[in-house]
Amino acid sequence: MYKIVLMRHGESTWNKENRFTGWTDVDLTEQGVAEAVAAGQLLKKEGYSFDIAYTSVLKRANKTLNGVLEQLDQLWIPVVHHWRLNERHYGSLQGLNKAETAAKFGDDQVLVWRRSYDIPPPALEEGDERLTLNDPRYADMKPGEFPRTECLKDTVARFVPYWLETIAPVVKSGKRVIIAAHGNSLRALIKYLDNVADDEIVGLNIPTAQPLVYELDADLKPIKHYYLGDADAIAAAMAAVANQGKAKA
Ligand SMILES: O=C(O)[C@@H](CO)OP(=O)(O)O
Repeated sequence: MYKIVLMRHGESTWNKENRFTGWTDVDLTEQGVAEAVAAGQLLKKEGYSFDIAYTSVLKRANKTLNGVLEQLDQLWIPVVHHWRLNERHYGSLQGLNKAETAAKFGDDQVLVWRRSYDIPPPALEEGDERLTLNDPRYADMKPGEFPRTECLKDTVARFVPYWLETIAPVVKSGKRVIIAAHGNSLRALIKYLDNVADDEIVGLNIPTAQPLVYELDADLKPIKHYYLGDADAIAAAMAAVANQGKAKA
């Protein structure tokens, strides 16, 4: 049996302002930093430690991971960054307030943009300053790989190959892995691991900085999964994430 830990970043400045974030590289809030520390303390209390960590190239996930590893006194372990773990690209919604967008286009349309499996938000236009093609962190991308927008299906298509080719063999080698990523990139991995139906993934919301343990069999098929934190607090945090896309929460 293998065990991996998945974790969404702590609260970011744009989570706090309720803005669509995607590939925008916003920082953690003070609360987000505190959430990372609390997650690290919880993992320590439960006896977790890791051999290697995987994270995105976005600072909210990177700093959350550091906050956790610091509590575990494991800042020294290898940390592998890859854009394939980035948040789902939110296209031209990036930067807009979610509740205001829902007031303008309706809660149902915003739910489609936020949670549908195969309908992407409107794409960024060529020349939009949010299309940060020359950012050095994306220098290894092949032409055409930089997304203009993504639905969850697109995020599955770019994250799952990385899981299969890079992370899964490391898990199978017996290394203890933590993945610090984002709400929708983790939904993409969970959809694949648990084989969640396209219409059921709409209801899955991931709370910030709550360690989610997956126990996997010899073929890396999930045996069970569970959050380490308080169940009521996690249920409330999941409901709060779901409500962020409503005109009136
Ligand atoms: O804005 C985003 O990038 C994501 C995660 O914060 O939001 P949502 O939960 O609306 O998909």
